[in-house]
Amino acid sequence: MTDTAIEAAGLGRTFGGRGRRSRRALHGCDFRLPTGRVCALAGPNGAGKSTLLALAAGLLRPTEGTVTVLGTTPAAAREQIAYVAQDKPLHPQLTVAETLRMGRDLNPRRWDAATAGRIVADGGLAPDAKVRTLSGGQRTRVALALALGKRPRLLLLDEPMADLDPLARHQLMGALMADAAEHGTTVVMSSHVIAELEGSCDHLLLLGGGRVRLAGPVDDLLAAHALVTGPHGDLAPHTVVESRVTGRQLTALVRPRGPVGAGLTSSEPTLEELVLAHLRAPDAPALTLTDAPEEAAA
Ligand SMILES: Nc1ncnc2c1ncn2[C@@H]1O[C@H](COP(=O)(O)OP(=O)(O)OP(=O)(O)O)[C@@H](O)[C@H]1O
Repeated sequence: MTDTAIEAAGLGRTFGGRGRRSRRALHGCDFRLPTGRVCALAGPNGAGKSTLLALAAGLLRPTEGTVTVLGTTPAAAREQIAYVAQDKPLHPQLTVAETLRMGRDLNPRRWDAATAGRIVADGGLAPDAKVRTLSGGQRTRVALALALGKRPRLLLLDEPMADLDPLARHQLMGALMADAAEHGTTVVMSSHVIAELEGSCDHLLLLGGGRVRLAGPVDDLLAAHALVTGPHGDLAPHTVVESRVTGRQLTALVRPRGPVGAGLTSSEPTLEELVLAHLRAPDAPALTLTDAPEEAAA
């Protein structure tokens, strides 16, 4: 069995043909996500996150390069992938119970009724409630129940928590992470709320302008950067991602090459500081760190 969940090589997608109206959503993306990881997919509006998820789900075809999923094409891996789109399409006229029965009928060999039922019950949703009467957050819960009930090896979530209240967000995120850990599911989750991803994700993919800006294990990416503060100082020979001077105070995010200069103090950034600095500095050089394959199970 492959230890690679997603591998992109020169992956790109242009919409609208070749004319002047064409729009390049993704371009020249190279990265590898090993199985069993929980990957945060971040980037500003229009960065290409939804496009990348739809390519991995096999709902869009690349216009350049390739993407492989679980060692095969996204179309061939479809049974092993669950994808929850941003607008969470469900059948409005079905009840909650009928929606879950549909999930079971579509996935007769893999369906996990206990997990799907628990996610719905935890939200206090009545089984006979019609989907069209549910709030946005309640629909999210049904969509996640359908996705997890499918017992996927790869779970692709496009801003799954956006319309959930803070308590539901916390509870569902906990349930999702526990379920993924128990089953070794690979999860890729896009979000604009980096604090929400901190602590749950062990891998980061940051897109900007359709390209990969940062990719790799979170711990390694954090360790490759330093938040430097102090009075004006010399940042050479480090790679400066972003630097700001307020009064006499210099604050910079750098990729250090050797010790920082005298008078400057250095600390490891948080995931949020790392991502925000890269969002504020869209021209900073990209960095991809490779992730060792998972140890084969004994
Ligand atoms: N079907 C489409 N037709 C034309 N252009 C598209 C289509 N889908 C996406 N795009 C364009 O591709 C670019 C990337 O869009 P995408 O939805 O992947 O970004 P995103 O990172 O998910 O953004 P957001 O954070 O706003 O959800 C945008 O410029 C968008 O306008």
